[in-house]
Amino acid sequence: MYDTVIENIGQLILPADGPIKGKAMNELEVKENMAIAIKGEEIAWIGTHEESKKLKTTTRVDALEKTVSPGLVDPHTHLVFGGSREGELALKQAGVPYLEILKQGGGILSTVKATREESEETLFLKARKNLEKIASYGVTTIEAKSGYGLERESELKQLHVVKRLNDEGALDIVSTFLGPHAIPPEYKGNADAFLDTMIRLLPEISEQQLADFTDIFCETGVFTIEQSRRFMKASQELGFQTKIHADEIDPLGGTELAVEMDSVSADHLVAASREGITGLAKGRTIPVLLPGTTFYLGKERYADARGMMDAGAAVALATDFNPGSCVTYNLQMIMSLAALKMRMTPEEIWNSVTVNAAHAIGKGDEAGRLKVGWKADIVLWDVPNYQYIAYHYAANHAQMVWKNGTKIWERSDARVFPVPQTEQEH
Ligand SMILES: N=CN[C@@H](CCC(=O)O)C(=O)O
Ligand SMILES: [Zn+2]
Repeated sequence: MYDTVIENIGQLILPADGPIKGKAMNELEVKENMAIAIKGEEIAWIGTHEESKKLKTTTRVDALEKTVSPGLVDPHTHLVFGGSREGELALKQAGVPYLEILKQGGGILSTVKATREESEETLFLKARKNLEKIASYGVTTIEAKSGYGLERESELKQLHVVKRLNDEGALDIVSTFLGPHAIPPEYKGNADAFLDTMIRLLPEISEQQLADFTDIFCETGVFTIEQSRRFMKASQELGFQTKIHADEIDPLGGTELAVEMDSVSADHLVAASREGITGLAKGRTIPVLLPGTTFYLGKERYADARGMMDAGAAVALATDFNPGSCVTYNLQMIMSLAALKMRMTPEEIWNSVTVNAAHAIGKGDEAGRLKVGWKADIVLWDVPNYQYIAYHYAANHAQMVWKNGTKIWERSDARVFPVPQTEQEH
């Protein structure tokens, strides 16, 4: 006896084992006329719609020949923050660059101020609300970073919020300590001394199991390559896996550093060098590309996803949801930007937001795929085929979302117009 059978699936998206690299990213198994059965928290059966008619189940969901995929994975978010930065829009419109706003004490530092001032409870409730929205877009696993505290108490406060949200279990959340995200005013001009304070926090974070990864913003006016290497080494010595915000604006060589340090991911990479890209193809570091940020910062040049895949790398995509450089939690919108701005194919895009995204956060053996025995993280999309989501941009196409076998979200059926007779008959 199954709990739920989703039957009459028009297209079932079945990403292969990963990480999927290079040309293979353009391959995606899509089966028609399928069904999938859930028992408890797991996927218990996958077969044809015809076969599924024999199954005994408590609930049947008619997918009406629409599309079903694994729950999406968002491998780069700044989920927990105080305040908001709508005031910066005018500065952006006036042409003030992102790093200049930061230099003047705004940008990340204005969110640091707001986050320091908020209680853990307020941050928790705000992040939880955002998490709910994220899930409603078909995302069932995310990564979440600290980095708006920049001192012990506030960094731990953010990490505690992530831990509490993960413990609550609505979504799986991988936690990343991003203490070196900017240089706080009290350490202005003294990045090394500030970095030391963040390195000194690592043992405590490790003992309390507050993070799986560490991350650093390697950029002009923030942290240098040398400082980033120092932080990554200190992190790895304590057993953390590393990530890096690399080559987002200036080509400092963060991509090469990520490969050198065998980082799990290198994120942004808009200005990555040829050598960096070749290194990604050879190593196990996954490039996590964030086209929503490039779009939001109003830049012309996007990360060279095609070049990375041609070289043989395993690309992943993420929202970078944060209050400054990318204010969206809509991973479907990112899928459209990947198609329109980075010329990724629908197959490459699906692999980037499922299996490869899972590998970018160390969850490759439990998320991003549909497999019997794996947890039932499943999305029913109100679309006729797998190409449709990237094509019809900025909408929410998710109709039902299951996490660990439980339906956690369903689109409301409320209608603006009376339902016509012909539709009622369906
Ligand atoms: N680039 C650095 N950090 C974030 C932005 C954070 C912010 O602006 O608040 C990013 O990934 O884009
Ligand atoms: Zn980021």
